Amino acid sequence: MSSAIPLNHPYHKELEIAILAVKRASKLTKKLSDSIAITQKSGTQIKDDKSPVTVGDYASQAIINHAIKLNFPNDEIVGEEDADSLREESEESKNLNSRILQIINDVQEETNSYNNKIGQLNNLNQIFDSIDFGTSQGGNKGRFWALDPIDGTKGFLRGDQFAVCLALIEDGKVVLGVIGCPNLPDIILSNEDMTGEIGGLFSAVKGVGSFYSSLWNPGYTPLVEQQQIHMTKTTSPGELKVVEGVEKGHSSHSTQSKIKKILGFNNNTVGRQTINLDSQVKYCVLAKGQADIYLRLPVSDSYREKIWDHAAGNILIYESGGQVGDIKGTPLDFGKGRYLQSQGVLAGNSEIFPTVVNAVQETLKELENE
Ligand SMILES: Nc1ncnc2c1ncn2[C@@H]1O[C@H](COP(=O)(O)OS(=O)(=O)O)[C@@H](OP(=O)(O)O)[C@H]1O
Ligand SMILES: [Mg+2]
Ligand SMILES: [Mg+2]
Ligand SMILES: [Mg+2]
Repeated sequence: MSSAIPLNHPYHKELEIAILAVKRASKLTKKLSDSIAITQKSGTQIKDDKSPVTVGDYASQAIINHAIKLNFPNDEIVGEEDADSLREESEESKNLNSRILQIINDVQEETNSYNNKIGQLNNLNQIFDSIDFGTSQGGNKGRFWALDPIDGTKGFLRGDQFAVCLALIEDGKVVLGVIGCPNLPDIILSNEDMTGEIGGLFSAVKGVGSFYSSLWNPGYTPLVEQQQIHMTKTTSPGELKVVEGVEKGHSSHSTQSKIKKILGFNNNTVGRQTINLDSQVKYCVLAKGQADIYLRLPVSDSYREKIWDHAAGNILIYESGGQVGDIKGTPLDFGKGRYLQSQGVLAGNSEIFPTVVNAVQETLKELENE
């Protein structure tokens, strides 16, 4: 075991607060996930863009934003959710609000040893205001946090993978990331073969490395108990493993199939070599060396990825020895506002990354000429 970060490191406090906040939010969301039928039925809304948001997304954002504001009052936050619909006077919001208050109260009690560091929320107005701290527009100057309180909400609603993702961005570059993966087994070999302890905590700090531990260790122990992780160096076509999403609306599985063919996958191996996972757990599995490549080819020309969907995962990959880019292989720019201005996402170990970019470019050219 090695220490994730020295005590005198300039981001020591940021990492500690981020870890405690993500752990508290992960505990809350794990409980909801274990009784997902109830959340599905009465705890879910559909947003204007038709995507789902649950009591878990709101409660997680409230907890994490509160922790950041308490400790770093001058920092801005780019958070996915806002409290507009919760502030409406309707029977539906009344029900959601009383559940949000309840689950926050419960988890604060269960993790009350964190209160002296990350505080607690006591009433609904405080909760709404905390959620609404997430409205920063980001940009390439100064520092701000990017928060996805539940990434992979669709996975969460299926009872599958999801992640609580928090990153610190300075002058447009990610410098720290923490990801809680409440449903992730320790050992991922294929879609059919996932074993070991469930629940992983990942963290990365620029220039320090990427680290992993169980999500359920009490207190702040991850700071001293996290184990350093590294990406693979695999390039041999027969051994490569690709992680990709589950939702056909979030990435083009047909384009990804063509790319895998160029990389040397064949009909016999493609099932064994492809792992489908929701959310930023894809980056985590890669950083831990359990897969080599992440493909996220756009389904439409106009979609732009949101920064909170990729910021924490991005630093996890670089700090474990990998690379990330858009469909052209250009590094992602987190300093352009709430959205990335590029298309798609590719990641891979540094040895295979250029080969992946070439295979993607070849495939996209072929598709253009069809
Ligand atoms: N069209 C389209 N293309 C790409 N991405 C989209 C699209 N629509 C939504 N989203 C975002 O996808 C986020 C979830 O991504 P996942 O990696 O979990 O998708 S997948 O199911 O594993 O394929 C999801 O994040 P959450 O809302 O936090 O779940 C969305 O921000
Ligand atoms: Mg969402
Ligand atoms: Mg997301
Ligand atoms: Mg989300």
